[in-house]
Amino acid sequence: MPTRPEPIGSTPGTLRRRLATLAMVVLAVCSVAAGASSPSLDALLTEADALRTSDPKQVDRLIGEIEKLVPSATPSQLVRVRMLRVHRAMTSGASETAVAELRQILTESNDAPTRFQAASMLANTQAILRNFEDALRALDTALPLAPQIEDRDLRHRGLMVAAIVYNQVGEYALAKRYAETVAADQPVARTRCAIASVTLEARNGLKMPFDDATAEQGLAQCEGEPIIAGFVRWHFARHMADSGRAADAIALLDGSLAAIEATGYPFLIAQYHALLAELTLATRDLQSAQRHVDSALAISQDAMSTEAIVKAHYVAYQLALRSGGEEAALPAYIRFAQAERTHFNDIKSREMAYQVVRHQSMQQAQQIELLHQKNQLLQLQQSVTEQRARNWLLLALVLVVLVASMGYWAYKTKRMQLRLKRMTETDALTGIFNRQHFSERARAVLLQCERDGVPAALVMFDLDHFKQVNDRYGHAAGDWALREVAAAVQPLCRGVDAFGRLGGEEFGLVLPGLDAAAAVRLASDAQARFAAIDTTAAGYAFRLAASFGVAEAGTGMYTFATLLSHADQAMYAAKHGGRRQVRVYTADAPDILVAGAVGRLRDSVGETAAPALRIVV
Ligand SMILES: Nc1nc2c(ncn2[C@@H]2O[C@H](COP(=O)(O)OP(=O)(O)OP(=O)(O)O)[C@@H](O)[C@H]2O)c(=O)[nH]1
Repeated sequence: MPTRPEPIGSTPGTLRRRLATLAMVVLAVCSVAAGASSPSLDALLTEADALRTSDPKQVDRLIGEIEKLVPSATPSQLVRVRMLRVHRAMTSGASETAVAELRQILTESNDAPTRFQAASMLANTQAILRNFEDALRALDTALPLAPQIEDRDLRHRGLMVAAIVYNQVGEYALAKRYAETVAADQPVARTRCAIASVTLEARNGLKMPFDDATAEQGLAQCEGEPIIAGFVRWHFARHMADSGRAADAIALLDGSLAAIEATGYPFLIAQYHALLAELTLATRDLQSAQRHVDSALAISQDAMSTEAIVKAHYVAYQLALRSGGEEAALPAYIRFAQAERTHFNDIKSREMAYQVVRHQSMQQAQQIELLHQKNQLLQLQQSVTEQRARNWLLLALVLVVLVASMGYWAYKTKRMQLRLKRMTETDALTGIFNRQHFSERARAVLLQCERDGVPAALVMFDLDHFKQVNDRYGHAAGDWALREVAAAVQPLCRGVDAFGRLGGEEFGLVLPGLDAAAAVRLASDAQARFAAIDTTAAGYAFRLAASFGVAEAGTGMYTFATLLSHADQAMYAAKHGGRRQVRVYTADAPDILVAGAVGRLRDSVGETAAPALRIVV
């Protein structure tokens, strides 16, 4: 039957404190990490930590002093004080108080070492209370934090709690692995002793043989640790018994029985007597067997070891069978059967606890994995959606850029076309219509006037003696004069009029809706403007004038070529009539002179008495 050291604190009465001391030796549940701001409190805490497993009375006295300094404690000191209180609760048998306080610490703290220590202590306390499911859950909280714990002793204590609890629930391989992990990490002597006990128990549970040297080496680590040393010897003895060395086992147990009884630890005392009862029965030392049965059963109430009880009842039944026969042995057999059932249930419930917690952990892990996968799926969907949105945005941007560049291109093309059109329609020097475009516009205007039945006039003018301007002042001055003349006429034109340069210094105007008299007025205005042009801006002083010819479109006379020819004739008459004058072409009286000398058109060709253009240098 498996046997294992029970967690400490489960035994009522006067032995409780000593049992708690053992728990502290094995699990060393204590405070760590000191704050620096209050040396006296730190000193008290350190002293209490040092004495926690050896002198509970002194620890109680120190706690009294520590409590007085709590109001001025730093947060880290407060954590140490709380751990000390938990320790005190455990050593005084107030396990439920310890559990509540540890749960509170776990709820409040995010600090890894604090949580590790609290969860390890909680696992230990729950095991003491035989709440193995809760103990295993507490380990599930503590163990993942172990790699973060830099304080080696604190880390070892937590891992050893795990090893002890796993032995208790029959998970010997796990227990052995944790003990070996700690063993490989330079543990202190006290921990090495606990490792020896846990390892031997696990090996027995796993039916793994070990030689005497292994057990003796373990015992060598247990100087000053009588209870743990007692466990090591008990596991050693059991190993001897299992390998047919009952006499050696009895000798080992008998040799240390007095020391074990001196510890006052009922669990271990009951275990010793129960195993001795079994072994002495096997060696037919019936008296000793009976004595050990009586001792084991006497302490069984405090021991809380179903294993020791069932062993003792079995030996009692065997002794009764041998002394009084089957009938006399029946009551003993019934007690044995009941004890065995209780023990069986106890074992099963421990093993079940492990399975339940593992199952729950697996379920939790699966749920976490499922959530993780769902989360990944959501993230994937989100990134797909985002990618799609980005693609749409990109597409929209490309479209916008495309449309914008197409628009810009269309705009540029249109502008280019317009510029080209203007260039083809415009006289480069003066900016007014060129001859070609003027002719087209004139034809269109005249056609419209004919349709509308309204009059129209065509005015032609040619600058007088312009050659002299070029010859005397240069071609640039001539160009300047041409631009000034065009600019002087433009304000006189309406939107419907067409004004163009017919070539050289010759210009034409088509004036829809105007008769000859109105056209003459406009020509006179233009003449006045030419006279007012200040040529000094070109660097020279000279005067500008022109000879104007006006033709009016009468009934059936809207043909541009005809009208242009008439105006040309009138202008020719103006030139020959003395220049700087306006002449109007009329079919019935073609020699009417307006705003200058009057004479028949054809007769008046040639110079007149009108003053020639005077050039002022
Ligand atoms: N600066 C300049 N001169 C031009 C341009 N086109 C024609 N001319 C000049 O205009 C002058 C026209 O001279 P003519 O035909 O003899 O006429 P005119 O000197 O004005 O004499 P009348 O018309 O008889 O009064 C010539 O010297 C041409 O070279 C031009 O674009 N720029």
